[in-house]
Amino acid sequence: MANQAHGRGEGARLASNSLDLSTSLERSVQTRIFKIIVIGDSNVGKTCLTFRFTGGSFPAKTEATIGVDFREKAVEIEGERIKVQVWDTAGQERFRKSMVEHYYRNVHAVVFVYDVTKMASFENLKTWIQECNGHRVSASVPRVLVGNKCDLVDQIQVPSNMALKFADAHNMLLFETSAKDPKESQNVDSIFMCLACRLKAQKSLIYRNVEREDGRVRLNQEPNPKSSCPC
Ligand SMILES: Nc1nc2c(ncn2[C@@H]2O[C@H](COP(=O)(O)OP(=O)(O)OP(=O)(O)O)[C@@H](O)[C@H]2O)c(=O)[nH]1
Ligand SMILES: [Mg+2]
Repeated sequence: MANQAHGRGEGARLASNSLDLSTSLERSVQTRIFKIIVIGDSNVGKTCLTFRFTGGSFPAKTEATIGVDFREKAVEIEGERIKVQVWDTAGQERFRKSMVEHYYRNVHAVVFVYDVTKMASFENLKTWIQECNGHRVSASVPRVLVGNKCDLVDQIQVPSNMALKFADAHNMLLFETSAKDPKESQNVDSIFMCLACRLKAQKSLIYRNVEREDGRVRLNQEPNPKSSCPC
C-alpha cells in the first residue's frame, strides 16, 4: 500500500517534472529575440539611452564604447514574451571599424541617434544612413530617429521641425527625448517598444502569408487590430 502510494507519488512527480521541462523548453524555443542596433556619432548618448531602457536609470559615468556592448530586456507584447537585444555600438571610428559587419548582420531594427544640442551630429546622420544602406539592410527593417539630450533646453541647436522633415524624408518616426531626465524614461522605453511591436506585427504577417500559400489558416497569428503598440 505504502509502495503503491510511493509509486503514484513518484509517477506524479515524474509527470510534473516532465511537464515543467516541456513548458520551460517550449518557453525558451518560443522566446523570439529581436536585434536592435543603436547608431550615431560618439557622445550623442547611445550608451545612456540603452542603459535607461534596459536598466531603468541614467549611468553616473560612461566611457566611449569600444566595439559593442550588448544589453537585453525581456518584454511582453500582447501575451508574447520577447527578448529585445540592444546592440550599443561605438560612435568613434577607431573603436568600431572591425565590428561594423557584425552590427548589421541579421539586424531587425535600427535606431539612429543625434544630439539635439549638436548640429554636427544631426548633419552626420546622412553618413550613418549611407553606412546602413551600404550593408544591404533591407527596406523592411524598421528605422527610427532619436534626438537625445532634450533636457538641455537652453542649448538646443536642432529645431524639431527640421528633424521631423528629415525623419519624414527617410520614412522614420522621430522621438525627441532625454536619457538623463527621469520624466522622459517612458518616452525612451517607447522607442524600443514601438520597434518590438512593429517587428512582432511584421513577423505575424509573414506567418499569415506563408500559411495562406500552404492553404492553411491559423487565426491566432493574425495581427491584433487593437494593438498595444505605443507608436
Ligand atoms: N544632459 C544630458 N547628457 C547626456 C544625455 N545622454 C547622455 N548624456 C551625456 O553625454 C555623454 C556621452 O554619453 P554616452 O552615452 O557615453 O555617448 P555614446 O553615444 O554612447 O558615445 P560613444 O560610446 O563614444 O559612441 C555622457 O557624458 C553622458 O552623461 C542626456 O539625455 N542629457
Ligand atoms: Mg557608448
